Amino acid sequence: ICFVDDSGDLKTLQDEYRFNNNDIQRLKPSQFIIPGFIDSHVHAAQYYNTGCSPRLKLLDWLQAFTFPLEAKFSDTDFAQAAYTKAVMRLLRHGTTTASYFATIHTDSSLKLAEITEKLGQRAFIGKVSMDVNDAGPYYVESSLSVAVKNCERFVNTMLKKGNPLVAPSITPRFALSCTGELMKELAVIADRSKLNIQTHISENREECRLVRELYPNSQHYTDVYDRAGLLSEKTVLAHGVYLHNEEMQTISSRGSGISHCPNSNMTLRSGLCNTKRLLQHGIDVGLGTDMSGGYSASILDAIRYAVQTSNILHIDCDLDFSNEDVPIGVKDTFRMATLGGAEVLNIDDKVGNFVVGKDFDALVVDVSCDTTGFDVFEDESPEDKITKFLFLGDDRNIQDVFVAGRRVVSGAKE
Ligand SMILES: O=c1[nH]c(=O)c2nc[nH]c2[nH]1
Ligand SMILES: [Zn+2]
Repeated sequence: ICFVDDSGDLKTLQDEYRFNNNDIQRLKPSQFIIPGFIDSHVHAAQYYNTGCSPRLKLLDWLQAFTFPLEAKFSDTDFAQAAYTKAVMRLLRHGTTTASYFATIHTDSSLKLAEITEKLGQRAFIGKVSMDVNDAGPYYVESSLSVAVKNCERFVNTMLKKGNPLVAPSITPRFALSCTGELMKELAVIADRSKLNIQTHISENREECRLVRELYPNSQHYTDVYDRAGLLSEKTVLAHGVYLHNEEMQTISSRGSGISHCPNSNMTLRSGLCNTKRLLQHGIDVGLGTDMSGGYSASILDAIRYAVQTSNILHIDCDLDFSNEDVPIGVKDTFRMATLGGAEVLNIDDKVGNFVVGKDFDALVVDVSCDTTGFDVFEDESPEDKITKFLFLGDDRNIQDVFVAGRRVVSGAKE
C-alpha cells in the first residue's frame, strides 16, 4: 500500500504517485473494498469432511472421523487433490491468510505449502506433530525421535524455499497427542527460527479432565504448554473455551493469542467461548473456521457465529445497555476476522488493515452483483451495506481477492 488518499483530484495523485490509467480499478457504487479475511485456525485435510455433521463430541469425533481421514494423506496424490480443493475454496471465500494444520505426513504437508504458493494465498503450514495416539494407533509418528526428525525436515525444507508468503508453523496437535518431551523439542525448533506455533487448548470438558489427569504436576492446561516453552507471542491457541482467569493472565503475559472457533465449538458441542473475557485480559483474538470441527470454510460464517455465541452468553444477563457488559457485535468480530487474526499470527505489521507500508490483502465486495442473496436499498449508508454483507453475504458477493497486491481470484464477468 503506497498511499491512501480521498482526494478527488486524480491528476495530482497520478503526478505524485506515478501510476497509469491502466492501473486504475474503479469501484461501482455497490462495491467496496475490505481487508482480506484471516482464518487463524483451519485443518486443510479435514475440508474433505466438511458438512458431514457427525453429531459426536470432540474425542469420539477425532477417533471415528478425523484420524481415519487424516491417515489417507500418507498418499501424496490424494493429498494434492484434496488440498487443492481446500485452498481454492478458502480463497473463493475471501481468506487471504490461513494458518493451516495439515497432517502428520511430511511430504503431503509440503504439498499443501506448494499449493498455497501456486494459488497465491498467504499461509502458515503446520505439519502436525503427534507421538501419542491411544485412540488411533494407525495414525501417529512412530517415536519421539522420528517426530522431531520429521518436524526438522519439514521446517528446513520450508525455510529453504524462502517464500515471504508461506511459512512453517510448529504444530503439536494438543496435549493429549504429544509427550511432554516432544512438546519441549518442538518449542526449541520454534525458538531457533522464531517460528509460529499452533495448537489446541481447553476446547472440551472431557479433554480438559484428561489433560489434568495426564499432567498432575501442572497447575492447569495452559501451564502444560508454558512449562514446555510453547507459549510465545507467535503462539496461536485454538478454542480456549474453559480457561480460568489465571490461565488467561499467563497467555496474556506471554503475548500468545486465541483463535476463536465458534462454529466448531457449537457443532461439536464443546462449549461457548467468552471472547469478551479474553479481550478484557488483553489477549489477541482472531477467528478460525476450524473446519471440519466447524462445518463451514467461510470466515463470514465465523463472524456470525462469534456474534451469536456472545449473544447466547448474554441471554440470561439482566441487560442494561449503560452497563459495560454488552455482547460483542459484528464490528468486533469483523475486527477479529482481519486485524485481530493478523495480531494473533504476529503479522499485523504486514496485513490486517489498509495502512501505508502494509501489503494489499483485500477483497472487492459487490452487494448488488447478479446472483446476490440479499438486497440493499438506496437510502442505506455504506456502514449498513457492509453490515448486511457481513450478516447476509457470501462468496457470490466477493468479486476479487488480492494477496500482496496480486489478484488471486477474479469473480468479475468478462
Ligand atoms: O477441533 C479440533 N480439531 C482437531 O482436529 C483436533 N485435534 C485435537 N483437538 C482438536 N480439536
Ligand atoms: Zn482444530
